[in-house]
Amino acid sequence: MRMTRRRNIMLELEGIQKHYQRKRVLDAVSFSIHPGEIVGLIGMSGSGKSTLARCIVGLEQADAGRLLWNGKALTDRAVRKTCYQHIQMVFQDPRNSLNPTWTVRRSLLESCRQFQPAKSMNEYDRMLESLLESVGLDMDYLRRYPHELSTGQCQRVCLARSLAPEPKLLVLDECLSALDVSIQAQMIMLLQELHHNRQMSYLFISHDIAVVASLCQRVLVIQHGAIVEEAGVHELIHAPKHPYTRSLLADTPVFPEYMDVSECEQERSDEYAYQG
Ligand SMILES: Nc1ncnc2c1ncn2[C@@H]1O[C@H](COP(=O)(O)OP(=O)(O)OP(=O)(O)O)[C@@H](O)[C@H]1O
Repeated sequence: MRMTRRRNIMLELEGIQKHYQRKRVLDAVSFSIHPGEIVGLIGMSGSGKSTLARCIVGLEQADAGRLLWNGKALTDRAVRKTCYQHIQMVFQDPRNSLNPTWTVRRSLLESCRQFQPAKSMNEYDRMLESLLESVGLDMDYLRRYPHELSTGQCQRVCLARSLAPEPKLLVLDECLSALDVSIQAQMIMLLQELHHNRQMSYLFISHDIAVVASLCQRVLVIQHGAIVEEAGVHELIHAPKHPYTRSLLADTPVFPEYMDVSECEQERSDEYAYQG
């Protein structure tokens, strides 16, 4: 049983360390993500969440430790190339993640061309249509610039762009933090839908334990760059073991039992009406 689970590991981190100047920001971080799994990473501001995300997607190099993709170390150049196509990241600030001088069409097209080259224009057009559709936007958005979009719509475009390489893992770094609560709930539904349709894994990073609980199956808790607790979401909420996890839970003012996002259906259709 244990062997089977190990064979199924998609991403594995072994003892990842990172220092900035002489300050240790990641301290021997080890965990794994299986195909199709939604893993949450929670911790207070400055605990090292974004640094860890950047190490995973290759924007930063760890000082020590190993990253393995399907059992192969990322030190191998060929493994790195496939891996970094299959791991995509969505950032906290959607507006700053898009080039303000590019239309939505260009942002999506550049990503499609980069990861799926040598297609005809017709094929790219069909890809763009399908990408927009999968994030709940219609084709009318292709001609718009980021300043003509709401922050939630910008985040949908960023999400669409991250789907272009057909990733197997999405690293979502505080991707809901810039959004209003009702828009956050719509995005959670969208992420659930995408997960269901595409069977991707997520590493969902947030300081908001309620949001993590509404989406994730397993949760990692990071404090001062070290993983101090790892548990299934139900166990973490109802029987947290580490004092730091308990303090995070205590700091969550309202803790909705797995936040009911269905109430937001109406607001969602309102937003679609607005989009039109
Ligand atoms: N490029 C950098 N140079 C120096 N220090 C850095 C750099 N990036 C991050 N740090 C420091 O590393 C620590 C962890 O930062 P990180 O952004 O990973 O935390 P975080 O948990 O994502 O925080 P937040 O929730 O506020 O985004 C912080 O003390 C931060 O100041």
